[in-house]
Amino acid sequence: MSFLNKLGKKIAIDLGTATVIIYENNKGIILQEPSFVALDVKTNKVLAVGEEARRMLGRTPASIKVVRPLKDGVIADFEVAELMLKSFLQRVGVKNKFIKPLIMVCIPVGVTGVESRAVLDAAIQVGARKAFLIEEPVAAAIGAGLQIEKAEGSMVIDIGGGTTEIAVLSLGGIVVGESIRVGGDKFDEALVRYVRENYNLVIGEATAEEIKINIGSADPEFTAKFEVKGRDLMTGLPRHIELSAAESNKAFKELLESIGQGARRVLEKTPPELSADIVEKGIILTGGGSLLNGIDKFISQKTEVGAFVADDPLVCVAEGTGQALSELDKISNVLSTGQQSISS
Ligand SMILES: Nc1ncnc2c1ncn2[C@@H]1O[C@H](COP(=O)(O)OP(=O)(O)OP(=O)(O)O)[C@@H](O)[C@H]1O
Repeated sequence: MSFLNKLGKKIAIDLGTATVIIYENNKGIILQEPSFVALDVKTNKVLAVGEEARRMLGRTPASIKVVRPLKDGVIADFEVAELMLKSFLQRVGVKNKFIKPLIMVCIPVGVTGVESRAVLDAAIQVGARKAFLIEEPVAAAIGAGLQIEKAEGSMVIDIGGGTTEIAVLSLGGIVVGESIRVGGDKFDEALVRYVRENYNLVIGEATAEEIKINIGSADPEFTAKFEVKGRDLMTGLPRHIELSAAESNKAFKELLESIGQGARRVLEKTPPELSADIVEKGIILTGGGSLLNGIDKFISQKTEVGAFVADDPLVCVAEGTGQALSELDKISNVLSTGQQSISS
């Protein structure tokens, strides 16, 4: 068994609502693609996956639909999720005829038994010899370089596409943790609503994400503008407007508040010794949402604790999952809180 473990590939998958990242031991990140699939409506045949499918979003004829198999951090469409993963794994040549890989996938904190079972099943279906799960904040913290196995408190906030995971870790496990169903997708939806209500302009999801990435801000004082193109709600004709960063901040207000309140709730439940460590070390922010302008300052204001964005926050979870998988024997205690595994 351990001989096979040594020879077989070790694959870590950040099966994200917005992005799938595949990490292979000794190689690093071997795939990073949006979690989108384009299907033929009649036959359900896969026409495109990843970036190619995402580019079709909002631009398809009636015969094609673009779907996102994950919602709020968990698999919403099992069949399509499996097809997407198979296609990605095939692309990066993970399958070996003789020795199947070990696969570790990260999951949000507090997913149900049924949801985590679905992820494990998907990993086995796509060809894993053995599949493991790790909770997202644990992976994010490892990927951000935090020494979570020590007897000291670390706090991580991972802001993804579907969920925000907030956790305090010590001795390799989650001491207090929360997953809130607020992430980048909700920020995009808020922009779609804001532009429709204030400018009578209809914009698509992809445009909203472009606005967020370019001028979206958690800081009301940030000044930047962006030209937004859409369809006039009244005339039905194309029109453009200029949107400011301060307006994006207005649109995001409630969502930012719920992340801030979540962080406060977790801190309030944190044992005092660990709180003291966190005050000293600060809160580490990971996930694509931590790239939102001013989010570190916002979290600091809400919690009265310093907050810092990790290096390369988009890949922390995948890298941390990969590290956890490669040190499976050595750091089994790290996995004990969230670990589950099944074999094919
Ligand atoms: N510069 C940026 N500013 C703001 N948001 C960004 C930026 N870059 C990426 N994002 C957002 O980050 C989100 C994706 O982050 P990430 O890849 O960490 O999530 P995920 O792992 O797919 O989601 P989840 O963990 O919730 O399943 C998307 O909503 C994307 O729009």
